Amino acid sequence: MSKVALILGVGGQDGAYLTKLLLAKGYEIHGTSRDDQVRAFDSLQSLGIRDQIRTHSLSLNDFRSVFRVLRKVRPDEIYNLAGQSSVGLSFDQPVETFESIAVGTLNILECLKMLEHPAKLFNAGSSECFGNTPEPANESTPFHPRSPYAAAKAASFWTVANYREAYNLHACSGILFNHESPLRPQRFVTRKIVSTAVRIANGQQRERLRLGNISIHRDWGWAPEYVDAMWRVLQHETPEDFVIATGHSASLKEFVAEVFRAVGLDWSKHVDVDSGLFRPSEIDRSVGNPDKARTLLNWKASMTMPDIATALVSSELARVSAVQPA
Ligand SMILES: C[C@H]1O[C@H](OP(=O)(O)OP(=O)(O)OC[C@H]2O[C@@H](n3cnc4c(=O)[nH]c(N)nc43)[C@H](O)[C@@H]2O)[C@@H](O)[C@@H](O)C1=O
Repeated sequence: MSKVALILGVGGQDGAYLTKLLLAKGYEIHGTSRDDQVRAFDSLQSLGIRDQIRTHSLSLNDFRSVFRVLRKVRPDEIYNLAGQSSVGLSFDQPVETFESIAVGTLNILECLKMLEHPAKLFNAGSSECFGNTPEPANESTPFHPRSPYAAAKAASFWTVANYREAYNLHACSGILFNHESPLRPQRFVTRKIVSTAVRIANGQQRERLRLGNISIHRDWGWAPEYVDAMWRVLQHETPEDFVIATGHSASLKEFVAEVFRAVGLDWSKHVDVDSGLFRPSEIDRSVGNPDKARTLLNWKASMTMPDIATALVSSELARVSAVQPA
């Protein structure tokens, strides 16, 4: 009998790559979105796997809807990838962010307590919880959230840990550092940079790339590798939390330079820094220490920033040439 996985927030970048990975492992996949009749599931479509899963409508803030889907699907493994995922947007929509992430996670945990069918839970945590990391952060580094998103992720992390200890649930968080792919929406900086650079290289010479703070440093990884880490977290015998990172940090300016180099342009001639795009509070430097995942899960990121920039540019060039008439 194949294992059953329930992916909450299946329509996003991570949901699509995780679906692909678990299908290849023989899982039966159920995925949720707020309204599965309305959502186009473009990411699943672009990977050619939309028809291979069953979808359900589920709002994490509505306890009854979570309970109904969990009771119906009876999953062996649940992956919580739902909730508002943009740090920038969380400054404008703090309540929606907090409710979808913190209350949403609490609703899943409460349902797990009540259900007779035992299921393992993976919760998508975030490196945002650490705030600035002068030294690479590991699983015992204290949290210092610097955005409403980070505060909500910290609340969900500690709720998962508490329910694991109090009720003996197999529930874990992966503390995920930034992870990118061609499925990232434009709202995130890597996709914004790559698609603008490709448009400029393809002839839109007058277009300018407007960015906020480009001196920040991030530990950028490759999303398809991070969903493999999520799966490994749940296969580990004991429920534990893991930092998922590359261990390397690069500045946004270096990322921009790498992308423009890949399309044959000098970035400094095409980029404007706009202080209106700066966040009210920012993480200047973010880097993780993935030693625990390497040792206990046998997981290691193989792609770091330069490989990621090049891969994103190749994918965008291919996408654009596929939609342009010959
Ligand atoms: C780990 C964490 O990773 C992601 O959150 P994020 O790091 O905020 O991602 P981002 O791509 O929005 O920003 C990256 C950096 O780039 C700076 N930046 C400059 N100029 C622009 C700009 O124009 N747009 C954006 N979006 N950012 C800009 C911005 O200020 C920030 O310092 C999510 O997956 C999140 O879910 C998550 O958990």
